[in-house]
Amino acid sequence: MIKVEYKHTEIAAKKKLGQNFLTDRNITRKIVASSGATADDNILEIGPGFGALTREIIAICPTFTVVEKDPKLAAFIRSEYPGLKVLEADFLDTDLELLAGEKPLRVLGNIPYSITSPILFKLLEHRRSFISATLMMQHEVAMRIVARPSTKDYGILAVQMQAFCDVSYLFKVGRKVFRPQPGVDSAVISMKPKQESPVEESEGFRRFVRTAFHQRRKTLLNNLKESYNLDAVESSTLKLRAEALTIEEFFTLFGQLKPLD
Ligand SMILES: C[S@@+](CC[C@H](N)C(=O)[O-])C[C@H]1O[C@@H](n2cnc3c(N)ncnc32)[C@H](O)[C@@H]1O
Repeated sequence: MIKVEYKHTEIAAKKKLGQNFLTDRNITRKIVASSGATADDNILEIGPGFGALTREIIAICPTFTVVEKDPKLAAFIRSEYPGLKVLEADFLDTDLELLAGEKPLRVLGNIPYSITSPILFKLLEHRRSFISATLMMQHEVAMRIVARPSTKDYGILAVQMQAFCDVSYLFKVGRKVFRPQPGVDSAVISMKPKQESPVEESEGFRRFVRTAFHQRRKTLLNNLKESYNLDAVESSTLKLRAEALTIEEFFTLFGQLKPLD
């Protein structure tokens, strides 16, 4: 295990907590600047670690909330930045509605690789609780989030994210600026929940998208026929593969089919 020491604290970096710490201040500044954070925001930082992003956010907004699962790092942030509200907790268990209160959150984070998808799906589920999320993650996952139809990266993640949020790829961050150095590059993305979506029942939509992509090489007909009544769907649509459909076409199709009991 690689030991990482900063100021008065030393930890053995834990892979399962995605502990790769940013060491380049130009990058941390760039991430915070691209988040659009202001002094009036209700900010939540996921996984502050040794505070690489935290100290740049503080320069803009003196008080906000951080959620850190590692007790040693939560204690470090508490002692370094006494003005912050430090939750020693798992982000996946935090109550975003409660944290948002009257003011939707602005979320920032260099998030742990191992739980990127659960974090994204939690944010999607609670999309009324935040106005934007600026997140650094594995480059490959960022590419899958912003992928366009009929490309190899376009799949469940792209459709789910783009159905409910405006997403954009902001910039790439090479692996060399982390300690310990990960085996892959990273990228920063922005996600902003859409004000309105044609689908409010997001769990049903999620199930439908998963089913449509179940076997990528199969047609929509073959993937969907066991689970949905497809009588109202045009046969030309059913001959396509899920990867060919735009987000709007997914919405239309979802509106036409009915789940079988
Ligand atoms: C990639 S590091 C980023 C640290 C720091 N923000 C930086 O940029 O150097 C991820 C951080 O998230 C924390 N973490 C991991 N899993 C977490 C979880 N489920 N909830 C909250 N924090 C978590 C880790 O302990 C670590 O501090």
